[in-house]
Amino acid sequence: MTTPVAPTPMPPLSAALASADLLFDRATLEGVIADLGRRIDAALDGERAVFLTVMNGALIFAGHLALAIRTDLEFDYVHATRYRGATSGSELHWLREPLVPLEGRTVLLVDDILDEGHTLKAVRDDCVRRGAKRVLIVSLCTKQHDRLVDGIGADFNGVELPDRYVFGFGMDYHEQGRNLPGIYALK
Ligand SMILES: O=P(O)(O)OC[C@H]1O[C@H](OP(=O)(O)OP(=O)(O)O)[C@H](O)[C@@H]1O
Ligand code: HPA
Repeated sequence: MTTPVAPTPMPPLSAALASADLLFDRATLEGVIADLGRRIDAALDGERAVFLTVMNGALIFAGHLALAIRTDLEFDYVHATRYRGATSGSELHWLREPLVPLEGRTVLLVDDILDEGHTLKAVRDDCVRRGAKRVLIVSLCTKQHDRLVDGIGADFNGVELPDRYVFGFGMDYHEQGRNLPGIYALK
């Protein structure tokens, strides 16, 4: 019989929320995403792209974004994590690689946040290694600081963020708060 593992104690979400600022509410984000959808349709110009979501954080953004794009899409996902419930990143762990063949395809690489860029750079480079002819990076938000790794940027970005830890709309505070309908920033 396996010994049950005690759950890791989590700092309470309620305390974080009590001292956090709401940066973008749901209505604002829905408007931003509608605009992203229109711009992506224009870039695709009728081409059926692979819509590759980076789990878990991009789940909510990806659902909204897919409904804002009128061009038909082929869905797949990768699961790569670097923060693992913490508020600072470490090495990237691949939990699931893409299954759809990417050779010769346009890939819409969809993530919730471009922070230091390690995650999107690694996943983008992997798509290129698999033969993608074009990888368009779509991020709901990008953090403003000087720690971005070289050679990465969003082709389509929703909103700019201050250099503060954020959560909500898919992003977690110690694996909590992902389904909050807005983006909040810790003080
Ligand atoms: O630009 P970076 O500094 O690499 O950080 C951005 C990445 O970090 C978060 O993922 P995380 O590792 O927290 O996993 P999650 O998606 O399951 O929350 C987020 O969803 C991005 O994928
Ligand atoms: O500020 C952040 N919040 C949530 N997830 C993240 N992953 C990178 N940066 C962040």
